[in-house]
Amino acid sequence: MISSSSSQDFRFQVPSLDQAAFLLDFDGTLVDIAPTPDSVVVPEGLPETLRRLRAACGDALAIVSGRSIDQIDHFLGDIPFAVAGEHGIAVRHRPGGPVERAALPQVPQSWFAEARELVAGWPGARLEHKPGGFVLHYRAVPEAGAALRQAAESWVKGTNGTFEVQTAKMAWEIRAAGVDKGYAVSMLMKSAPFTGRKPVFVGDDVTDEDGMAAAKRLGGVGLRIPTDFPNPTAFRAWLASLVEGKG
Ligand SMILES: O=P(O)(O)OC[C@H]1O[C@H](O[C@H]2O[C@H](CO)[C@@H](O)[C@H](O)[C@H]2O)[C@H](O)[C@@H](O)[C@@H]1O
Repeated sequence: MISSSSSQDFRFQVPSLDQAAFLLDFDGTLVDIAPTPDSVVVPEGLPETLRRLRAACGDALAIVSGRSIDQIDHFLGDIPFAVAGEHGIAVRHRPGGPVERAALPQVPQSWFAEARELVAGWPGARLEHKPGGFVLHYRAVPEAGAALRQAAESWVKGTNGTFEVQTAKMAWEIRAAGVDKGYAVSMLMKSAPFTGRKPVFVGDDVTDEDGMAAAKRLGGVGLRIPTDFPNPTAFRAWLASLVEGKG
């Protein structure tokens, strides 16, 4: 184990880079939260830090996001070795490899239509489509949060747990139940270059708690913003300090 940084006093230890696998959340962890999903900015320096990290840990770098894999590709290109999207529903284990989708039902089309109409009634609210579901965003109109949640709960209520409302940051996501970021961590850790390493999962949101728990179960570490790092800037600085002088 190595301690976290020479410049800051963190209260945790992580495995050394030759033993660690990094499984990192995207929004609110690697990048700062932005007003809308599209307006996120990948900070200068982050791509180089991640490339060095991937090289230093034998390619064992994955992004585990609630976003679709296409969106992670849009922001990070070929930087991560593996990507899990939609909170673990979709997993691509290696660069250029196939995307494996969990066999889960898609959200009924009628809900999309109702969601479009609902969001139109709250100027500033946004509807984000995903391959298997959708998200109701209310960051620009916080007073819409309760009404949007009520609608989301009413859709999933009669489905016997087949669908669920995922709590997110200023957003409610409607998606199939049964797969979470812990599942993604377990799947990724089963194959090279991750297998045999100790997972280090870092996230910032409710959905990341499953990833943290899975990493701990597998002998690794689960870290959270703001408990372990005050914010994404501090987390990025810590990552950069891990790979300083490498690559
Ligand atoms: O698992 P993550 O990589 O953290 O993704 C979680 C969700 O992130 C996005 O929404 C959140 O970030 C937006 C940009 O900062 C912000 O505007 C929004 O309020 C947040 O909820 C993304 O849009 C979702 O699809 C992800 O599930």
